[in-house]
Amino acid sequence: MKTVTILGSTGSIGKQTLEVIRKLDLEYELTALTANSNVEVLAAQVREFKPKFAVLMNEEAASELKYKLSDLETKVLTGKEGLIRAATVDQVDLVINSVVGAAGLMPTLEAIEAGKDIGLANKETLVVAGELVMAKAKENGVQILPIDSEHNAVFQALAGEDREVIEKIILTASGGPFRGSTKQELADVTVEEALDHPNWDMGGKITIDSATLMNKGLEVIEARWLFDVEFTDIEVVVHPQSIIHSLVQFKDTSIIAELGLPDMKVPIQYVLTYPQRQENNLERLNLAEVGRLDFEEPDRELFPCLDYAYQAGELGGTMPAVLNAANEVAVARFLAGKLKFIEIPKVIKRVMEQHQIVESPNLTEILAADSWARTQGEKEVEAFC
Ligand SMILES: NC(=O)C1=CN([C@@H]2O[C@H](COP(=O)(O)OP(=O)(O)OC[C@H]3O[C@@H](n4cnc5c(N)ncnc54)[C@H](OP(=O)(O)O)[C@@H]3O)[C@@H](O)[C@H]2O)C=CC1
Ligand SMILES: CC(=O)[C@@H](O)[C@H](O)COP(=O)(O)O
Ligand SMILES: [Mn+2]
Repeated sequence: MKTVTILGSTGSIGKQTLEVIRKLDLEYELTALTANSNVEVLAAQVREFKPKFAVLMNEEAASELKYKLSDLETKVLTGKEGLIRAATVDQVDLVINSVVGAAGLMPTLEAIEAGKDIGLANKETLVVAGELVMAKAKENGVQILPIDSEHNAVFQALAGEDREVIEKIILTASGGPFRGSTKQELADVTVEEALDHPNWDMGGKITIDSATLMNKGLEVIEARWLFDVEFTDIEVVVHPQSIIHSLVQFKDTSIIAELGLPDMKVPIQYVLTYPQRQENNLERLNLAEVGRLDFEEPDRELFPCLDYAYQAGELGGTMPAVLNAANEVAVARFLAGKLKFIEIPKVIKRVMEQHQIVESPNLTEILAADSWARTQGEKEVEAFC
């Protein structure tokens, strides 16, 4: 029996994790399910899985949930304390972190300190505080199992190999909905167009990140910490079909890749059953039907967020946290119709330019940089309005 907690159970990854658990021929006990404010979906999940704890960040929503579930034994909690409680409950073996944004950092850290293995979808955790998180994981002997499709692919490709024999990691990028567009075409794209990802059905924030190529930038930083490789040894190649999920090139020139149809249930299952593999009835990849696999260089001029992420990563210290926070603000404003798509990178660049980096930051300094960048980001957004 595996005991699992899902942070962010009402989102795209959270729901797919529950879908995998429903179908797996293994016994799972769900100890806690959490969300931000989605009462309806969380209430239905609690009725089905009967966890010990259900958490909503929003207090009003939590009161409503408590009322709706008053006939059950599930304890309803709220706020940051509730989320941390869910991440650290004694009996839990594995915490799936599928919260979106830097809000996922503290529960990851607390779960690690409580000795829980982490199934990590929340890439922002490693972007904001990768060095600290990986050090804490080592200190506490916990495994960070990557759910993000590229990192899960690299993790699988690396199985049994020594860190010393890696030459480079090659992350594939779909190129997003605006691959091949001109500067003029990009100028007036709508929210709806930006949310129309060619291959993956995901939450709003990550879908916009894919369209700006910031998603790949965040993934470069995520890979740097997960696999302990230098930024110069992480390459990004555009692969529009998203069939090859990523590759590792070894020092003897061999390249190992993981392939499959674009379906997040595959990496989610791998993490849930790790170190075992289990048969499932998901659709199989038919290469002849796919016909061809294409590759091209990313358009770094049209999509400068990729380079901003490399720069933030190389600069280090508090800069990646600032990059991430400015991006979260700009994407939220774009989704709210307050900022143009092409202004997202401009906001991020301006915030980064004003930041005084703190080297080797502790958690307090990282959180302060995140908070500063959000305030600064809002000011920069206002300047465009
Ligand atoms: N979707 C995908 O296919 C992939 C996602 N990822 C990563 O996984 C993470 C989740 O993505 P995705 O599932 O798409 O996101 P969604 O927006 O679909 O879901 C986010 C989840 O987090 C909850 N949440 C939102 N804000 C907060 C907060 N401030 N504190 C606590 N919980 C919060 C939401 O609750 P509520 O519903 O109440 O708002 C929801 O349960 C992201 O980091 C993303 O980059 C990585 C690879 C693929
Ligand atoms: C499914 C997944 O892991 C996403 O991060 C995906 O990679 C997004 O696609 P892009 O390659 O367009 O960023
Ligand atoms: Mn990914």
